[in-house]
Amino acid sequence: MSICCSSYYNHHFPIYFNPNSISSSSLRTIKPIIGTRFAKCTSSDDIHELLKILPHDLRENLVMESKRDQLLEVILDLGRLPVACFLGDSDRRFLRDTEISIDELEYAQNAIGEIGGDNRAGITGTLHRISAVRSRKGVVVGLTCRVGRAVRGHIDMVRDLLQFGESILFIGRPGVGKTTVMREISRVLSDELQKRVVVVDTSNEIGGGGDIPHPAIGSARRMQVSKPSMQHKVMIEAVENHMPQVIIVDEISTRAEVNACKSIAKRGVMLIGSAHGERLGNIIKNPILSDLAGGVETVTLGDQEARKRDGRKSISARSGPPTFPFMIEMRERHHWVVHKTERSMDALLRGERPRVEVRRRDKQMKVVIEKWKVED
Ligand SMILES: Nc1ncnc2c1ncn2[C@@H]1O[C@H](COP(=O)(O)OP(=O)(O)OP(=O)(O)O)[C@@H](O)[C@H]1O
Repeated sequence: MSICCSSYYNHHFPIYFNPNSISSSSLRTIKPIIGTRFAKCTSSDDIHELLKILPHDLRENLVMESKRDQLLEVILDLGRLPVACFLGDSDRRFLRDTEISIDELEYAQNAIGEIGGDNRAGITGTLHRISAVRSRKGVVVGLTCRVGRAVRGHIDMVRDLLQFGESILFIGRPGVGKTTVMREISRVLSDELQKRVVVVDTSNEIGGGGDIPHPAIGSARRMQVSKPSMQHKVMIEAVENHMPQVIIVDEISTRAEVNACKSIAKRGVMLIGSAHGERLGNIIKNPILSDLAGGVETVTLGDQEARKRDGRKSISARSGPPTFPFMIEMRERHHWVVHKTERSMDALLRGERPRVEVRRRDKQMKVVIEKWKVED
């Protein structure tokens, strides 16, 4: 079943910029408004498939729930009351007043099938993700059942950036919506911009459960990954065997994955990736992920230069070009901060606050862009 929680929004397609032509001093390079778009923001979620794995009474409770289209997760922990989490950080509620039993957890496990090495499972043909918590003996004692959705329209927050063919990294806390937007980007790049797109889908989270990818990724091809530690190998295999113009990969975190990204970018393939981390500043401080922004090195200064900097003999500087020329902080679902990575990274390393583009939706769900804002 599909649920529409749509609202029409009148989107003034934003002032856009050419990343290669921005100079720090000038606003002249900014091109003018290029159009006005009216689009429909819709989401569909096959929620009944997820409800089927839940205990009977919870299922009935949630079917009647008026905020069902805002349901994010159902948490089932052994010996505790089941919890439903809705959109909005503090919107959580108990679904009944009796605890979850081991039989109920076993029932859910049987319904979802095999749980992978990353303790995650999907439901065939859907975008839902079920993550297990195990005891020391390996028994499943908790399940986080996340509702996966195909959302159309949200991409208008960044659609203008896709045309440049430059790699984009989405960063944000867990649950802010990174995977959901990357799924829509897969569809838009493969179907609307006619690119050869390969999704490297480590937990089948982008393309959904089962061997046939969900229509939400459009005609992008999907490569599954046998275990999470193989993600970097599959990324390289995708480039070497399947000639993609775009690689899409979620949750970049290890040194091997960062190196794979660098190697892919050097071959001229566009990357759309995601990583956990609230701000670009966190990425720079992370010894592994900072390489995605160009890497940080210590530069020793000559005496004259050091005098200009209060006697400091060394400074931190960017060591190379960023793998991802754009980094987008997803602060909230409708509040994103777009960095031109090189420029922002250099400013942060000089101890300055970078100038960024802040993109939000207003009350009418129109995308509003504030350019050249000093980041707060
Ligand atoms: N624009 C949206 N409209 C409606 N629901 C959304 C939207 N974006 C995300 N969601 C819902 O929010 C939840 C979290 O989304 P998603 O999995 O994309 O987050 P994430 O940032 O990738 O999380 P993680 O880092 O933990 O993988 C999901 O239930 C998803 O369906």
